[in-house]
Amino acid sequence: MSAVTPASGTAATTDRAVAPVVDESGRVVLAAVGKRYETRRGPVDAVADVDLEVAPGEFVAIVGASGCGKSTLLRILAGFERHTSGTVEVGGAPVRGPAPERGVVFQDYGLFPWLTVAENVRFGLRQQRVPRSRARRRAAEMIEVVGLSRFADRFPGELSGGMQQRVAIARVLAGDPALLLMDEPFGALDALTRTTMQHELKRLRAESGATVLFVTHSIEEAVYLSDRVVVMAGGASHGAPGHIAEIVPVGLGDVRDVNGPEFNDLERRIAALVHES
Ligand SMILES: Nc1ncnc2c1ncn2[C@@H]1O[C@H](COP(=O)(O)OP(=O)(O)OP(=O)(O)O)[C@@H](O)[C@H]1O
Repeated sequence: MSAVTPASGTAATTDRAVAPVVDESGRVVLAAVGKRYETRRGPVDAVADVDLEVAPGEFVAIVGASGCGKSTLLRILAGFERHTSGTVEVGGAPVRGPAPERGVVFQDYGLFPWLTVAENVRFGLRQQRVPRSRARRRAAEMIEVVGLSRFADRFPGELSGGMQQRVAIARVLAGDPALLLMDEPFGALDALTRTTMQHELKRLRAESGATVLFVTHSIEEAVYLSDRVVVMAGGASHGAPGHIAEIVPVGLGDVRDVNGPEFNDLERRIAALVHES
């Protein structure tokens, strides 16, 4: 993965033509994936028969009604949960547990309230045994990237929701993940902050080259951010396991007008698919 840095964007010059190297570390392959929870009331099939391939650097949004298994899929990819059937691979290797190359961002930020912004961002790096001085430098860079340098010594409780989510994103990006797993990351933010964060995520994603899987309840957000939208259906409470109902390519180019007719048509089509399911 190409690391996000404040100075990124300046292309290195070379006088020799070099064949581009495709970085496969962010490729995601799910084949016939199922997850059965064993509960006191019997087995619960949260998801079944999920086939999905995500190319390195692709941004895929996952939408669907409550309980259709969106978070379950993300938790399996994060390595927090073990799938009970099928195969799950990231970068060609089976997922066996959490790893820094798979960064996770949740709705509730997940920051340590007793650590400062800088300490929160350094935390994961220190866990990965990155030497102290390097961790300090990297954390400072990432805090600058998300525009919070002035707040590096503040505690999360002193920051707004949007700022806290920026810290959470900086913390994950500091580890230079090949795959970013985001579960409703902007769900708790007000509309204005949410829009700002969407812009920032687009920029950070473009700079890092990471693959992104992004769960959201907002179809507008899904169409605005992603290359493809995975629509899930079913769910244990609907009497059928969660599964992929349809995968919709967005194909709207980089600059997207949320009020444009093509954008709105796509939004309506995806909304209909979600309601049907
Ligand atoms: N630990 C668990 N034990 C038993 N059942 C579970 C567990 N976790 C999730 N489930 C069930 O699996 C199904 C899928 O849950 P999941 O949280 O993945 O859905 P979701 O699509 O993310 O929902 P939401 O949009 O409400 O967050 C649900 O029926 C849920 O009750």
